Amino acid sequence: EPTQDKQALLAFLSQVPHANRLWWNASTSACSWVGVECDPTLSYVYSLRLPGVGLMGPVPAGTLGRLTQLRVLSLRSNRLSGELPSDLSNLTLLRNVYLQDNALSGGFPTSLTQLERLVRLDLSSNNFTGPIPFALNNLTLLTGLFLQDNQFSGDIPGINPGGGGLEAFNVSNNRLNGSIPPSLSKFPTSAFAGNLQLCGSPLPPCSPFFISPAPSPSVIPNPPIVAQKKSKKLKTGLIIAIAVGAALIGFLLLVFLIVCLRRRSGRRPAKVPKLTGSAAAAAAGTSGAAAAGHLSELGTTSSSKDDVTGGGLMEAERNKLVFFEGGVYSFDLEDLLRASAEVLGKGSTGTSYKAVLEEGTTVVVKRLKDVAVGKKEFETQMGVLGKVGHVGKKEFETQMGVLGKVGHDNVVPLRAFYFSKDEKLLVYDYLQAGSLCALLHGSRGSGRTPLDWNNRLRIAIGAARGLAHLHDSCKVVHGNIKSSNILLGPDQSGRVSDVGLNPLFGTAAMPNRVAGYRAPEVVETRKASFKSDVYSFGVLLLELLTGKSPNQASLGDEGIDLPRWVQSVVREEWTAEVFDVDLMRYQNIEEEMVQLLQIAMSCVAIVPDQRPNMDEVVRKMEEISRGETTDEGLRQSSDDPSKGSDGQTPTVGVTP
Ligand SMILES: Nc1ncnc2c1ncn2[C@@H]1O[C@H](COP(=O)(O)OP(=O)(O)OP(=O)(O)O)[C@@H](O)[C@H]1O
Repeated sequence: EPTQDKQALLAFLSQVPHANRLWWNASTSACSWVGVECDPTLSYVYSLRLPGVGLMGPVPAGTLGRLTQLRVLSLRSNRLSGELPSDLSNLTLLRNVYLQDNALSGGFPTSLTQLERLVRLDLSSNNFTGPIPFALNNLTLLTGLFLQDNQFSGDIPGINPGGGGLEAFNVSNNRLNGSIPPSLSKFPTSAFAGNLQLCGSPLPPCSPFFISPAPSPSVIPNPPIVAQKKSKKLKTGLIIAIAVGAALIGFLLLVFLIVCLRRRSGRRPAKVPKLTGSAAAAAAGTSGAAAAGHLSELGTTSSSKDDVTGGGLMEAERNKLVFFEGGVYSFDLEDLLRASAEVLGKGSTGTSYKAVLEEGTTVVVKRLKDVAVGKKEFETQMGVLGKVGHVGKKEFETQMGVLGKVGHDNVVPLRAFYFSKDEKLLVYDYLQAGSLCALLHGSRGSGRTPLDWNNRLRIAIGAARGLAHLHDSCKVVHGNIKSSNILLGPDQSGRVSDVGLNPLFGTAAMPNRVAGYRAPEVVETRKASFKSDVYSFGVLLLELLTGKSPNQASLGDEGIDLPRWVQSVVREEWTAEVFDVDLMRYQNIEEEMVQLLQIAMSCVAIVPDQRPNMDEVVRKMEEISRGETTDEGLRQSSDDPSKGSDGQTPTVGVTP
C-alpha cells in the first residue's frame, strides 16, 4: 500500500471540486481506486488517469507533485483552470502527460520542460499564453508534442525536441508568427494552420517584405535569422530596382483592372459566369486574407480558361451554376464569387465557406478537393449515386441530381453545384446553429452550457431519420457520418449534411476520412455501405452519451476507440462511468441513457449483418423519446440540473 502517495491523492481530491464519480475510499488501498494504477509490488502509484471526471479549478501545489514515481498523468477533458503548480517538476519519471481539453492558463509550464523522460506531452485545447520555450529542447525523448488550440504567441524557437525523433507535432490555432524552424518542417501544414503569420516550409516561404515590416516588436520579437541576414545584404541598387519593378507591376495591374471593370459593366445583363472576381475585389481594395475575404479570393477559382471572354457562349453554358428545382435562391456564379466569405472549416472532402451575397443571402459553399471524376461523371453521380467509382462530369452531375432531390427535413439540402475542370463547388443552406460537434466539444471551460439530454436525444433522432430516409427512399450511402456533419436546424433538430460525396472521391480518399467513426470492414474493403453508415451512427450515439470525441488521430497512447472503450467499461459493470459527466446532473434519465447505449452498441457490432437497419434504429429511438414526455409533452427533470443526481446508474445488461 503506497501510504504517502495515497495521502497525496486524497489531498488532491479534497482540494479539487469534482463530479462525484470517483468514490475513492480512504479505507481501501489506493491501488484499487478508479483511475489509479500501482507498480506490481504495490509500493507506489505508477499512473493516474482521471479523464473526464469533472475536475474543476486549479491543480493545488503539494498534491500531485508528491507522486514522485508517477509515469503517466492524464487529467484531460476536465475543467481544470489556472496555472500548473511548479512542483510538478518533481515528477522526473513522468513519460506521458495528457492535460488537453481543460481551461489551464498562464505561460508554458516551465516545470514540464524539466521532465527529461517525457515521451508524450499534450497541452492542447487550453488557454495557455506566451512564448513556446526554447527549453523544450531538454526533452530529448519526446515523440509527441501537442500545443494546438491555445494562445501561444511569438515565433517558434529553434526547437528540436526528441533529438529529431519527434513523430507528432501540432501548434495549430495559436497566435504564432515568424518562420518555422527547419527541424519542424517535416510536419504537415495542418500542424501549423490557424496562426497569425507563420511562414516557411511546409507553409509558403518567408519573404523579406513580409517579415521586415513587423506589425509591432512585441508580435515578432525575433525575426528569423535567415531573413535578417538576407535583408542586410540587400544593396541600395537592388532596393531601387525592386521599387521600380513593383511600381511597374502596380501600374499594369491598374490598367488590367480598368479593362476588366469596363468589360463587366458592358456584359452584366447576360448573366454569364466570369471568374475574375478577385480582380474586382482587388479594385475595391479588399484584402485576400486566408480566413475571410471574397470567395473568389479564397482560392475558389481563378482559371482564365473559364472566363467567358475567351470561350464564347458554349463555354459559359458549361460553366454555369446549376440550381435544383424548388430552390429558393436566384443568384449566379458571378454574384457568388463577389460574396464575402469566411472559412468555416477544412474537412476531408474540401473546404467550406460561409458566403454572404451582396443582397444579404447567406449560403455555405463547399469547394471540393481532388475530385476523381470529370464533369460528365460528376453530373451522373448526382443521379446514380453509389453506382459509379471514379466519375467524370456526367457522373458528377447525375450524382448532384440525386442529392438535389433528397428533400427531407432532416437532411441539409444541396441547392446548387458548379463544375469546371479546376473547380467543383457545392452550395448548401447555411445553418447558423452550427454542428453537433461544436455543441458537444466546443468552447470548453468557463461559460459553456452543456447540451442537455432532451436536446441530445432530439438531435440524434433527427439525424437518424435523415439517414434512414437516405438509405430507404434514396438508396444513398452517406459515407461520412460524424458529429461535424450533423447540423442543427432552426428548430434545433438534427440534420445530416455532406451527403453522398463518397463516390466522387474514389477509394483513395477513404482511409483517413471518417477516422474514429469508420466501420472495421471499411478498412479493408475501402467501401462505405448502408451498414458502415449504421456503425458510424452508433459511434455518434456513443459520442453523445459519453461526451468523448472518437478521435482516431490521437489513438496511440490515449486516444479513444469509443466502441472498445465503452465495451471495456460496461464489461466491468461500470455502466455509470460511461456517461458524460455533464449528463450526471440531470435526474431520471439513467434508464433512457442505458436504452440509447444499447441501441448504440448494437449499431457498432463488428459483423455488419448483426447491425440493425436505420429504420429499426429510428423506431427504437422513438420509443425512448415517447417514454420521455410527460403530460405537458415535456420532460421536466432533464432540463433542471438543480435537482441533481446521485450518479448511480443501473447496470442494465448492455451486450457489447
Ligand atoms: N451548411 C452548413 N451550415 C453551417 N455550418 C456548416 C455547414 N456545412 C458545414 N458546416 C461546418 O463547417 C465546418 C467544415 O465543414 P466540412 O464539411 O467542410 O468539414 P468536416 O465536416 O469537418 O469534414 P468532412 O469534409 O469530412 O465532412 C464544420 O464545422 C461544419 O460543421
